[in-house]
Amino acid sequence: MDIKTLVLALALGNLSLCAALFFYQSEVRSSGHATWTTAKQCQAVAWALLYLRGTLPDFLTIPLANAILLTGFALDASALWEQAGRRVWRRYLLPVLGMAIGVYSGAWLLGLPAAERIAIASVAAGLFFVAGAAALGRSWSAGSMLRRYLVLAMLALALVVAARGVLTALLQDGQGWGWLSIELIQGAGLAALYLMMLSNAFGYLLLSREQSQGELARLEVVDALTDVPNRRGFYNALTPWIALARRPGMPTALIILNLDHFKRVNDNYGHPVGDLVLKAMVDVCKKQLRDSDLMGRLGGAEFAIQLPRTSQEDALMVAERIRNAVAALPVKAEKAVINMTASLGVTTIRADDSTVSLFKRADEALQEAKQAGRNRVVEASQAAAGALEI
Ligand SMILES: Nc1nc2c(ncn2[C@@H]2O[C@H](COP(=O)(O)OP(=O)(O)OP(=O)(O)O)[C@@H](O)[C@H]2O)c(=O)[nH]1
Repeated sequence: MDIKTLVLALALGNLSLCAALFFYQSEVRSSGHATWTTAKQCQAVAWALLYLRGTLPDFLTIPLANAILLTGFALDASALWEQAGRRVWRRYLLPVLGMAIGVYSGAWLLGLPAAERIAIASVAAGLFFVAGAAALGRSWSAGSMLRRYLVLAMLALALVVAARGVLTALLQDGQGWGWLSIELIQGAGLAALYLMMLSNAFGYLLLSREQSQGELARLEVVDALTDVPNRRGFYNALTPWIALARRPGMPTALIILNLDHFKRVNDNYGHPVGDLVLKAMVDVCKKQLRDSDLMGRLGGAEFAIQLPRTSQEDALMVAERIRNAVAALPVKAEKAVINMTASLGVTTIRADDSTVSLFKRADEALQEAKQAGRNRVVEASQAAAGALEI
């Protein structure tokens, strides 16, 4: 395949990726999607300009085309870093891009030979590819075989691209070294760029898939609104403490908290303000807890808190502290300041408890608090403990 055809294949390949991305309709866009789309658009335009070399003025098909191409490569790497959760990478990448474009354009303005300009552009491109591969290679040990293969392939291709530039500059006289002809070097470099286009697309899509799978797995156990464990997550975390309760030692306490008249907040101020109150309540409660304690959302305005190695007396103190903190801290919404109170039921895990019996007891204490007028803490009946222990 001649070089012109390879350049056309690169232009068309990137164009078809742009078209696919244009028609890609998804509610959930992974982070980096916008950057990646822009990267593909830059590359499609740049390769098209490079293909038109000789037809359009040189300043369009040489400095401008290369500047756009390098921008596309830098954005490719940025997108992979954004997806890997490292937005900060752009701070380093963009200055490198600015420098590469500056040096390349300077070389063109000064009339340096094409071979030297190719060296500058190829080395810069190689650096951006290595940066992208590094993002893909994060958490290498936990990564899939496909992911590892892509990292290695991208690194190898980056090396070929950079080597193409260096060798072109070294062999400026147009003579190759034995079988290593200039044509072979150029062809290999462009073929590597073509394979890089494919590897990058696979790499990005693979990261997207892993990210959405991770998010789905997280949402199975975490409440999306308040970012604390949901009912399932909280039960999972509580199970070992229920098993440990059969052994002698300090008990684990459980507090169930329900905001009072929360429905009125939704009715009077709307659901978004209700959401704001729920989030604020979680923050208020967390501030009263130790690092080893765990708060979870059971549903609606009902939360549970586990306090490992805590007696019922101490748990009552913590619950009272939380009740006071909730009552003392009004939530500031856009058009209102909302005063909330909470009712709390407190118990400790007993040797023969199951999740059902434990929550039933805590819930009965909570209902007692509600019936007694709300904004109070009630401990589960100790008599029941005696009865169960016999
Ligand atoms: N804003 C918001 N409201 C929710 C959410 N989940 C449930 N709710 C509402 O929370 C309210 C729960 O009210 P309840 O706990 O049953 O009753 P209450 O008004 O708090 O009254 P008492 O508990 O008896 O003091 C209902 O109106 C639900 O629609 C949510 O994620 N966001």
